[in-house]
Amino acid sequence: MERIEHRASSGGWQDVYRHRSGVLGCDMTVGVYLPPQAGRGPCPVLYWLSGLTCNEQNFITKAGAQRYAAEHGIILVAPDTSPRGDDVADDAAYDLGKGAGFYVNATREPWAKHYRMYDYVVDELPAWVEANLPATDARAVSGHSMGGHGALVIALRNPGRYRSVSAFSPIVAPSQVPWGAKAFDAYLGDDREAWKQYDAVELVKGARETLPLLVDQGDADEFLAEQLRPDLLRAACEATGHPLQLRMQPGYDHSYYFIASFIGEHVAHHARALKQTS
Ligand SMILES: N[C@@H](CCC(=O)N[C@@H](CS)C(=O)NCC(=O)O)C(=O)O
Repeated sequence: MERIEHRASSGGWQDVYRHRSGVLGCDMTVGVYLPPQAGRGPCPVLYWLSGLTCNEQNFITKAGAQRYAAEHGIILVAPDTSPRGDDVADDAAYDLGKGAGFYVNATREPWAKHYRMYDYVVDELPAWVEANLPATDARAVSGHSMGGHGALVIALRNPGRYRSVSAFSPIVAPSQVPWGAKAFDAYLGDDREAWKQYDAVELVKGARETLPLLVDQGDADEFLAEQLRPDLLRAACEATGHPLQLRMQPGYDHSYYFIASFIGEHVAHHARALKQTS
């Protein structure tokens, strides 16, 4: 592994690492914010999963989360959103291939060789973090849009692995919307049963994990009605009794201006869970 960026931020350090991913078969870049408390001992970790077109830079440069992580003593880990490299399959469209890994393990060619973001985020990345950073194994997960989908799916499928979960503008039902259907058809094939394991609305219906879901959604989001559909998550949670706090935020769009406006409340939400002694 190699530290490729190192900048003082809110009393701690905003770093970027490059490390080899055996799961993805490529080098990956990861944003790591170390709060000042990490200089004195291990800290819990909030994983952030970004959306379409993003790499590790979007969250660390636009969300302004560092000051809240410093306040609460939480490490922020923000990986790239897909495998990268000249030998990695890609598509000309922004919503497939590089920058659009959708946090699934692809089973169809040409994607299956490298596109295994589910395993990378659930297993390999935390193992790397906990072996190489001053981190405890207390984990929380959040994300935006495609990454909000990833956060919800990963928490719902892995009971006990995360203390808390939240999402901004998540794609809650990828099987039912154009972004998700396009990606799942390419990565997983046309067997819609296989899509359900990566669909938060489907997973809520059979969830063993009862972690409360915190979701913020701007009501002026340009992707709200066609791609995000928080109404489907609300209906599924109401039908099954799954705890959901869905906050429709008036006037906010899909951008990082929205995330920056509420990230402090999300970090505080995760800090409460991460600091509980288990
Ligand atoms: N119209 C956008 C669609 C992609 C988009 O809105 N991406 C969101 C996540 S779904 C994002 O975070 N973009 C990067 C940024 O705002 O920094 C584009 O083509 O870039």
